[in-house]
Amino acid sequence: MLRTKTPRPRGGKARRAAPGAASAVKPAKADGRSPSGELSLQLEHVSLTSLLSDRRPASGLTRFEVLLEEEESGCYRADPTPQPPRLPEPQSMPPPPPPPPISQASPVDADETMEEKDCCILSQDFFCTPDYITPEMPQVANEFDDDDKENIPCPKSPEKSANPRSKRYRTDCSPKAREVTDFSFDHQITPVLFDSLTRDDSEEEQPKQPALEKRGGYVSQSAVALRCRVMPPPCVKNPYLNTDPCIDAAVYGGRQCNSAVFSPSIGGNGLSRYRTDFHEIEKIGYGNFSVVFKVLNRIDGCLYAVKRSIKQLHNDMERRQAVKEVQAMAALGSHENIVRYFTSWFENEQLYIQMELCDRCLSMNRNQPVKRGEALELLYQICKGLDFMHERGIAHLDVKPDNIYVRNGIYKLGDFGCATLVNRSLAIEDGDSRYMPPEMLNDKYEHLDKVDIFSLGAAVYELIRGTPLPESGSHFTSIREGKIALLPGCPMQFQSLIKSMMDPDPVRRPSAKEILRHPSFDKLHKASSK
Ligand SMILES: Nc1ncnc2c1ncn2[C@@H]1O[C@H](COP(=O)(O)OP(=O)(O)OP(=O)(O)O)[C@@H](O)[C@H]1O
Ligand SMILES: [Mg+2]
Repeated sequence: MLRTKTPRPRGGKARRAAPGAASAVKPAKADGRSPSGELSLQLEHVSLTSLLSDRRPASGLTRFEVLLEEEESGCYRADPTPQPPRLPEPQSMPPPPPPPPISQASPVDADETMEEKDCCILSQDFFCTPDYITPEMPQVANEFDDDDKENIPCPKSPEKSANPRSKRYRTDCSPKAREVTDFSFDHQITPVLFDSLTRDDSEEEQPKQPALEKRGGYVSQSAVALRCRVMPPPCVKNPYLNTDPCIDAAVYGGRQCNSAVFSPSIGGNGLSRYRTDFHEIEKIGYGNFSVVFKVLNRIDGCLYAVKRSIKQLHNDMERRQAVKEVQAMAALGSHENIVRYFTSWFENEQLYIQMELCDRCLSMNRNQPVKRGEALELLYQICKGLDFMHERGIAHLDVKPDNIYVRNGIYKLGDFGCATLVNRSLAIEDGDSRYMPPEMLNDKYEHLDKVDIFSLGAAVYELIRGTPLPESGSHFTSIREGKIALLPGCPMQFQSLIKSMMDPDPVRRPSAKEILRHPSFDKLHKASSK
């Protein structure tokens, strides 16, 4: 609030006082001065009365005093008694100036009267005016001293669009209106665009609003930031989740929205969310697409793994593919046997994924065979993770030792870069060919959940044998024909389970739920129930 008592510029426009403000002025003291010593508005009226009393004839009231009394008492006399014709006042007593019309004096008049006297400083409270922003440029304020006081230039405001934004946003929440606001956002912040994520291909492209297309002039950073807060970008539908019918379609940018904005691309202006939120400890791994760091969150003090895409994701296809991993993890939610997802963001056109930090992945000691008990445990736990996924209609499609993590003795499935929907409504991307079942190599995708079962069987087979699986050749083919070597030191029951998981026919492979009920794990259940 601006509360300083600022003398008004001479001849400048008077601020309008609130109704009743003039009458609220306290009566002046007998000496005609306010308690603070400033002359008050009342001075003129009080001093006028005292002036008249000095010149009062001994015989009684002057005619002017009679008029005053009549007016104050509210009964102006239309005197029924004949009055003598008006005579000019004697020279010794000149006619007093007409009194100011007290009851009709408008606050503006009073204000101006005071200004003429230049003796009164009025606070903003007195006038109940809104706050005024101190001019940004000092020269603007100085211009009040110039002669041309009525033509003081105002500081330039940003160019306005034809359609005032605030009003449109408040009153019109229709999908069409949202579309327009979203479009304007696109143009202001250069966000990462996902051109077809929310597009309904059956819709024809709508011509964009010409009034908004042409946007010239200066837009400040703070205005852009404010717009981001007031008009957030449209959401992107998570294909792994059934959309809640309560959510208005407009939230997703509307049916006619051609572009969806995931997030402003942070980093180009030096603001790195990664650097701001985390302290990088070390690089802990890398894959074909990502590099992974062990980091410390600066706020909660916990350790996490942050996975960053190696390439900058310039085109729409790459971004859509990258985001699928995040969406799958988010849709799955939390499960003990799935690497936990926390958050993700774009920075410098690279995708960052904050995840639970694991101790290691199973490929780290590939040449050392995994003991049978450990193999049993990991098979059971990863099957629990797969069962959880498959129940939600999601297939991993890249199960392999590289993507099985261990944390505090718990096995977890990670790297959801190939995850897809079992119902084949999403694009299908093959994982590592060493672990792929024959039907995937023949582009048959009817039983995508069973692809994961084959891959897990192949991964356990490899881990127990301690020799890497072939990438091609006769051994590669014979494995896909169901010809697998015996696993040394493993009971036949367990061997037959692995064999059934790697059956060439996906229909004959057991589901994750069926595997969990397999008698091979009875001992495990007994041990955990003790
Ligand atoms: N949550 C995690 N905790 C600990 N280490 C991790 C984690 N996630 C990934 N890593 C390490 O980073 C490596 C690469 O991770 P990831 O497999 O997810 O990347 P990618 O680029 O998707 O790999 P791929 O080539 O398998 O597709 C892993 O092999 C592992 O060593
Ligand atoms: Mg991986």
